[in-house]
Amino acid sequence: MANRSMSRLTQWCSRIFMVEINQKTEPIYFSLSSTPVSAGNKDLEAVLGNGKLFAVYALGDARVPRARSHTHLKRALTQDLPPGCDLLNTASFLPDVKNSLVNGFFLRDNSVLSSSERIVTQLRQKASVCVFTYTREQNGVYLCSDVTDDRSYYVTTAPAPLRHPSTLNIINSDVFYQMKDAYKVLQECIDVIPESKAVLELVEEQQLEPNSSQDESFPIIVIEGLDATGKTTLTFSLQKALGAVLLKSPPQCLADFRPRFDTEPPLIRRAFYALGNYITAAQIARESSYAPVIVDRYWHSTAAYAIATAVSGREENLPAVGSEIYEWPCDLLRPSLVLLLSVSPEERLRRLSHRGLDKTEEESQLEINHLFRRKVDEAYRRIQNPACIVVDANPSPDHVLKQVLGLIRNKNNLQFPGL
Ligand SMILES: Nc1ncnc2c1ncn2[C@@H]1O[C@H](COP(=O)(O)OP(=O)(O)OP(=O)(O)O)[C@@H](O)[C@H]1O
Ligand SMILES: Nc1ccn([C@@H]2O[C@H](COP(=O)(O)O)[C@@H](O)[C@H]2O)c(=O)n1
Repeated sequence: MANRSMSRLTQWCSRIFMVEINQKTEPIYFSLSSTPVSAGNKDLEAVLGNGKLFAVYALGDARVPRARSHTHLKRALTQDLPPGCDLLNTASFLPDVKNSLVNGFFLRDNSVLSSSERIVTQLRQKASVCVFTYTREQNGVYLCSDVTDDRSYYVTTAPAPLRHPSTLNIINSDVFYQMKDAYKVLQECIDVIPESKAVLELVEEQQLEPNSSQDESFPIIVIEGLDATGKTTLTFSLQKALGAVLLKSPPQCLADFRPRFDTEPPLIRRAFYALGNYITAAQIARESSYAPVIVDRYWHSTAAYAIATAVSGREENLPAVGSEIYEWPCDLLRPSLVLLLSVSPEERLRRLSHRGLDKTEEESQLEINHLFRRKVDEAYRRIQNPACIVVDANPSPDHVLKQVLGLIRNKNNLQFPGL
């Protein structure tokens, strides 16, 4: 047992750790070293402090149980957090190596009772977790050790990597670029989320024809945007004005499953929405043989929200323009035109408050988290092939409709009877 945990600490030593105090400040990076380091680094002191400190990571070989354990771990730590303790997000990664990110938590304890010790002991009894402690020597040097053995390493600051670490695992954990990859995730969920089976059956029922030719079909127009930017209002008007069929993603047949998957960690939740796009794609392919099709949200929404949630901190941390992350899935039907409705934050909030409906957790997050909203908006704009055309949706509904009809009319190769 001691050997196993010792080799675990040695493995983690080749990694860099990132700790985020809050989303607005730059994270602190550090690594572990077997050679002594000089003391007194202010950046490290800001995070590691003088009190008791634990780093906790959910363990597991398979990605679905590991993702769910991470969520349970967060819930357990948040619920039981005693006064005087705080929880920070931490991650361990290999700089610029795809899929190397492991998320965890830093539990800082400045309470007189040192309550975190009890919480961590309980956690280790109940769950498969890996725990490190950080202690400060009298000379100011920090040491990190695996709680299951005595071996320690020196903590030393490390430079920030070129790519923000939270972007390393996006492909096939947050955004899926082929149906089979999202399908696999839900297959792995069947034992723990029985609804997955029904969702997979619905996907199979659609008789999806990847890459079916759209050359002879009617135009397919997707309307995208943050919540309350006027998508529903515009799609209804466009349906009427163009004699079009109105579809949405996720499709109606997934409506009953949505609340269930919305409570799952990103890996599972995003795979669910990705599959929803393929079901909608099959509906689009059928309907566009007979009439123009308007789609309320599609892949741009799935990818933009997923990327913005996965990438911590500021907009600058998003993958750069032109990154493969923003490429359209190779097997998903491409629309003829994608329009992104854009409204000012003030107007969006005004509309949300007038609507007075229950807000989803993500909507409330948008309201309070300006940073997140900016990341979603920016991710929308970076998606390529097809890229979206931004529409100023601040004016009245009639004005927005006129503007959009003008854009459609001016778009080459779009044939609408009566336009
Ligand atoms: N151009 C507009 N000017 C003023 N108010 C508008 C405009 N378009 C829509 N609204 C109002 O804003 C609110 C949100 O509009 P709507 O439901 O169409 O947005 P949405 O993008 O579909 O939202 P969600 O994604 O949350 O369903 C509604 O109360 C609607 O009447
Ligand atoms: N194609 C889609 C559509 C939606 N989502 C996710 O749902 C949320 C917004 O949907 P509303 O019905 O509330 O407008 C948003 O959080 C997206 O994560 C998606 O992923 N793909």
